[in-house]
Amino acid sequence: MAANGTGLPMARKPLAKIVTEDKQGNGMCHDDSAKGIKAQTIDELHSLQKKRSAPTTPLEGNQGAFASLPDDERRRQQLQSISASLASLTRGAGPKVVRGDPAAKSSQAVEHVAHRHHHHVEAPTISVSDDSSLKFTHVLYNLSPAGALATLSGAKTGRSPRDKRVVMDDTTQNELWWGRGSPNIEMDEHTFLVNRERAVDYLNSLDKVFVNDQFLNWDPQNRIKVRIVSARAYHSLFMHNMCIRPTDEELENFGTPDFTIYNAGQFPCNRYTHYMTSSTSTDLNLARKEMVILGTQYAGEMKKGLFSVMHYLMPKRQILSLHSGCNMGIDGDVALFFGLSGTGKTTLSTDHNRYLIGDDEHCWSDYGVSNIEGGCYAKCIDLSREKEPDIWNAIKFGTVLENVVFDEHTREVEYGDKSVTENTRAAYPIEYIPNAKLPCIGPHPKNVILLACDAFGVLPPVSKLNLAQTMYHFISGYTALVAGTEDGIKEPTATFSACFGAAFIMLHPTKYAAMLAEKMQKHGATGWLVNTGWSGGSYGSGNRIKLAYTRRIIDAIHSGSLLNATYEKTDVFGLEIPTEIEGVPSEILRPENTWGDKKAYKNTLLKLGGLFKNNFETFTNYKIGKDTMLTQEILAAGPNF
Ligand SMILES: Nc1ncnc2c1ncn2[C@@H]1O[C@H](COP(=O)(O)OP(=O)(O)OP(=O)(O)O)[C@@H](O)[C@H]1O
Ligand SMILES: O=C([O-])CC(=O)C(=O)O
Ligand SMILES: [Ca+2]
Ligand SMILES: [Mn+2]
Repeated sequence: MAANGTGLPMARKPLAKIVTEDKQGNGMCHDDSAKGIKAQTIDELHSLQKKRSAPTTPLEGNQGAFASLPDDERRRQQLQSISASLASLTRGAGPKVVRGDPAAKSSQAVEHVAHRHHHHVEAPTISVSDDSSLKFTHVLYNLSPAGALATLSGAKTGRSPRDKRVVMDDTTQNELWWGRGSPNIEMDEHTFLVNRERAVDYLNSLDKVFVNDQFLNWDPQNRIKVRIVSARAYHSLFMHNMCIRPTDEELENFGTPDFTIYNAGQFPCNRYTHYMTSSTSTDLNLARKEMVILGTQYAGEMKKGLFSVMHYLMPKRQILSLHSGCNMGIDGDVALFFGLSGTGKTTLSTDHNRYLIGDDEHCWSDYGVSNIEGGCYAKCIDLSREKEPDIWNAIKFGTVLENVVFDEHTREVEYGDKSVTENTRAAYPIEYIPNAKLPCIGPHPKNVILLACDAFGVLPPVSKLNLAQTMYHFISGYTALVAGTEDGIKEPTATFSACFGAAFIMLHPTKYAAMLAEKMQKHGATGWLVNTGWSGGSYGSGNRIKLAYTRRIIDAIHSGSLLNATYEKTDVFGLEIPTEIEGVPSEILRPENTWGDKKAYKNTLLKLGGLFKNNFETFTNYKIGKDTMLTQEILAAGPNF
């Protein structure tokens, strides 16, 4: 393998050159779940997903056999560990767990284990005091995929940030960001245990549960072991794809997980429980290293729950956690893509001419960047083979398709169909992208690209930022999408989400911003602001900037050619915009040129500038890093009028 000057092995597959051509939150957190689904019953929901047609191919069962697992003492210990995870905290004994599917009689064999707290159990000789200890819980452990799966997440088709709770204890009270604007809504330890017990009891009442033991973070020194206990094959396959998959040897030596998720998604929380404001609750307990999910089956909760945990653990080790995509050129130049949901992290980091390090969650340490995940989670509304060939081709055996509509006989997916939700998704292992960089690590970033989907249509398609501007826009975390496009034209609404991921950060935004500033400065990275949203007018009169043009802009950033372009400064935001980019019509580079109504342009620009100013007011009293100068510069780097 070539060393290519990065000290890292190159991706295994050569790069083939090709010609390429809402959700709206309130306040700081974006909420994909705000809109309800259009079904009253589960059957109705299923009928939404399947388009009726005449059968052209015979229906075949796609329930492939589960991989059979090897036998021995290690497995007994694994079962014991799983029983320990599933143990009720009030009954002292864990459930009797047995490996395999209860439906497959042969696997019902004798291998079962019960767990008692702090004791080694030789045989299940617990005195029976309740009915739950009379039954076995069948465990389906680290199964391999049995096919492509198109599934429904039920009533929730996005995350539920208002139902997120974090245990406040003596430690987290001081360490975490609480209060206005923060995504961390408090709960106490006792209430957490009430919800944990509810989830564990539910899971133990089932015939079978799925257990995934996997890793987070490709940086071997900072790898985290996670266990996910879930009730649906969908959730297990999703996490199989999204977390890093252990090798057989790694699984043998897995031991105790560093963090455990209890996903009892189909079972609601109890609204009479303190702190509960709906039937959905996602609860983080950093001291116990556990997360509980009740009342939502949206799989993104698991992914983003673990991301929150990384946003707590990594900064403690001076490692910056990032809601960003990341890719690397053949010369080892790394780019980060920050942006809120739907702004293009996955689309633009998945680039046929570059190596994909990851599409959504990364760490930046003293040694470079590493992906946290082992898979990608792409939006697939209106997905097309021409515009996004790599994502299109990644949807195959093993991929989970969430909430898409398909033809019930041909099983062809209709990517344009929004019947279930606009937030349709595909989750696939990263190696399904031909140019995935394995292992998913790279050197220090050269370019930091901030993506905004500006539905007001006033931000330039690209601007070069100085460090203070980069920090200003990183802390602002702006995007504007248009929710509910069906019932006619709607006003765009601005969303500001600090660090382009306020829903997942655990510490105050300025902590992450200071780390980013320090790293960018130290490693000489250049910041860019790229508008992947509207041009020629706001949503309703203008159009979304063509993906092909955005790709040319990104190409010019990667190649370094944009660094040497001629620039002019814009009014209000004071952004440096290039006058020319190869492959992009020059007139679109200055938004003002593209608007027919110049007065409307100016008014809209001032309106957006005002929204930025208002949003930033909460940060004006904070110092960013040790450098008082930088704080002053950041405050001055916003819109000026
Ligand atoms: N000019 C453009 N640039 C980028 N994406 C565009 C553009 N025009 C349309 N799109 C579409 O916008 C969507 C961008 O979604 P993408 O999956 O990349 O979001 P994301 O930033 O990864 O969000 P999330 O964090 O929710 O995964 C895609 O469906 C893409 O096809
Ligand atoms: O987490 C999700 O549901 C999807 C996602 O990547 C985001 O919103 O940033
Ligand atoms: Ca994404
Ligand atoms: Mn994301």
